[in-house]
Amino acid sequence: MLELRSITAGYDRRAPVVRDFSLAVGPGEAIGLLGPSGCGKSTVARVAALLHRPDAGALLLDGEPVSRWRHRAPRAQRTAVGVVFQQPRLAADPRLRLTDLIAEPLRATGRREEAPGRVAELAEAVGLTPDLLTRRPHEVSDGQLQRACLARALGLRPRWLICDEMTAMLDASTSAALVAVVEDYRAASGAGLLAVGHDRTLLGRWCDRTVNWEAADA
Ligand SMILES: Nc1ncnc2c1ncn2[C@@H]1O[C@H](COP(=O)(O)OP(=O)(O)OP(=O)(O)O)[C@@H](O)[C@H]1O
Repeated sequence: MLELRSITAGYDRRAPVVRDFSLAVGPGEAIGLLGPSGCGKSTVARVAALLHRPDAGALLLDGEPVSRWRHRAPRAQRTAVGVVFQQPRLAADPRLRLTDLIAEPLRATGRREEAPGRVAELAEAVGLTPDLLTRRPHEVSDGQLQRACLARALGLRPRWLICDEMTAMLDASTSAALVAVVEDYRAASGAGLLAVGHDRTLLGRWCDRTVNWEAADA
């Protein structure tokens, strides 16, 4: 279970953007988080991905509270959660070839020798052909780069996946393809999903349950 308990978070302690927010994602469950622009959905996603320390409240992974964040978080907790953001160009190091981008988490966790085989497997799963893997981000489309970011997020086989407006920049067919990749991964692994977005139709189709921000905040 990934559990956000009474989270208060933001960028200025005197004016938090998220107040007393709670949500739980069980194993294998797909939860949508729906809300208008600027309400704080991405902030919640970053807390759930151990990337942003909340001012109050707790994040628990299988009952274990997270007490350290970002690179200070214990490896077992940090690698249990994979995340894909809305804008792949902000999430990808422009100097890296796609193959190295996908391999980043494997290298960072000392699994360098597994990288070639695992990258090939992941690239195939997300629909990236070998010729694209040697290119750098500025040489591929947004959709191709987002495919690489999704492959990177799946690299360490996370038990939870956070997709923060993953398809907002993409056309309908690429969006459908990426959602299908996530669903195949979840079917095979039993991972839980937190899908953040503002597209009610997409989240309704994709998720078992969608939490509406206003309702959740009330
Ligand atoms: N790094 C930051 N520093 C200061 N304020 C920020 C920062 N990131 C976000 N904010 C502010 O926090 C509020 C919530 O932002 P957040 O990105 O969480 O909302 P959101 O619901 O995901 O919006 P959108 O759907 O437009 O992405 C906004 O008012 C935003 O301006």
